[in-house]
Amino acid sequence: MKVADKILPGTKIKGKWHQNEYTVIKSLGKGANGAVYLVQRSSGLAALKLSDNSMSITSEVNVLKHFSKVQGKNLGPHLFDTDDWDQGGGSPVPSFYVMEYIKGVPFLDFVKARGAEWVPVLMLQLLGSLSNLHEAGWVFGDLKPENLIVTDSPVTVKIIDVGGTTGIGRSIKEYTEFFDRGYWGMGSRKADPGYDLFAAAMIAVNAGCGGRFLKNSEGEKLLFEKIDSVPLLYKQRSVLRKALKGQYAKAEEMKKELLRCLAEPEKRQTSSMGRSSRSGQKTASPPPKRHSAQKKPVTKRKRSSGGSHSSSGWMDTFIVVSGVFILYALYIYHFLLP
Ligand SMILES: Nc1ncnc2c1ncn2[C@@H]1O[C@H](COP(=O)(O)OP(=O)(O)OP(=O)(O)O)[C@@H](O)[C@H]1O
Repeated sequence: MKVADKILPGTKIKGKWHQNEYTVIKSLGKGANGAVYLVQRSSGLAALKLSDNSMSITSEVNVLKHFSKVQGKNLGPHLFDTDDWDQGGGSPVPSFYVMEYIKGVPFLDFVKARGAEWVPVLMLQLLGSLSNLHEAGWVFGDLKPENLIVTDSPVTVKIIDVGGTTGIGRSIKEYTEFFDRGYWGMGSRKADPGYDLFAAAMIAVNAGCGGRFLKNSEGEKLLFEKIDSVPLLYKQRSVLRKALKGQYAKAEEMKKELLRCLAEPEKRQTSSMGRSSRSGQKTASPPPKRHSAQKKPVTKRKRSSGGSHSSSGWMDTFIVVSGVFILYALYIYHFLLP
C-alpha cells in the first residue's frame, strides 16, 4: 500500500517547506493519483490531497492556480498550500496540496435525494462554470458526476478533481468511458469545448436514466433512444442531442438553449393543457417507457372524486407553475444576478 493511502485519523502532516501543520480527521476518498483527507488547519477545515507521485500533485496545483485566475466562483476548490511531507528519517516524501473543503454531497446523491427536477438547474450552473473555464483556454476533460459536489445554501455545483484538465487543442489526459465521446464513436479525444459539453449531456443522461449502460454497435442511436425514453430527458432532447453531436461550439450557447427549452414545456402545459405543440411534432408528453428509478418529474396528478374537475386542473397548473417559478427564481437570484 502506498504511503498516501494509509493515513490514520489524528496523524499530523507537517510541510517541509512552509512548516504548516494539518491534523487528519478522516479520509474523503481515494483516486488513481492519491488520497484526499479532511484535515484541521489553524484556520478551520480543509481538504488535503496527498500523493506519492509529486508530478501529479504539481500538475493539479498548476491547474488550481489557473482556476483561481478565472473569473467565476464555481471552478473548484481554492488552493491554500502546497508542500512535501517530511516524516523524518529515510521515509519517502509524499507531496500534498491543501484546498478548500467542499462540504456537500456527490451530484448523483443530491439528485436522488432532492429529485430529478434539479438536474437541469445544476446543468445550467455547470455550463456557466464550463463557459468560464473554456474562455480561459482549458477543457475540464474528465467531467463526470463523481467529480461534482453539490453544496447547500445556496445549492451550488462545484467541480473537484482537476487532474484531467487539459489545454484546448491538446489530447485529453484522463477520461471515463461513459462520458467520453471517443468511446461512443461520436468525436475525437482532442480537447475542445465540445468534449466537455458531450460529457455534460452524458451527466444528464446518467442522472435521468438512473445509471450507466454499455454501448452497442450503434452508440448514437442508443443514446438518443435513452433520451427519448425518460420524460425528464425528453423535455431537453433537442439540447442533449446537439451536445452529443458536437453541435455547440460554446457552453454559453448550450446554456441559453437549455434555458429556453426548459421554459417551453411549461408554457405548453399551462396554456394548452393537452393541445398539440406548435410544430405538430411529438410533444413533451411522457414516452412509453421509463428507465429512471428516480422521483417523478412534476406531472398532472389524478384527483380523487372530492373536488371539482376545473378546480383540480387549476390547482395542478398552480403547483407546476409555482415549482418552476421557484427553481428559476433560485437560479436567477444566485447565478445570474451579479
Ligand atoms: N476539495 C474537496 N472537498 C471535499 N471532498 C473532496 C475534495 N476533493 C476531493 N474530495 C473527495 O475525495 C475523493 C477523491 O478525490 P480525488 O481528487 O482523488 O478524486 P478521484 O476522482 O477519485 O481521483 P483520481 O482522478 O485521482 O483518480 C472525491 O471523490 C471526493 O469525494
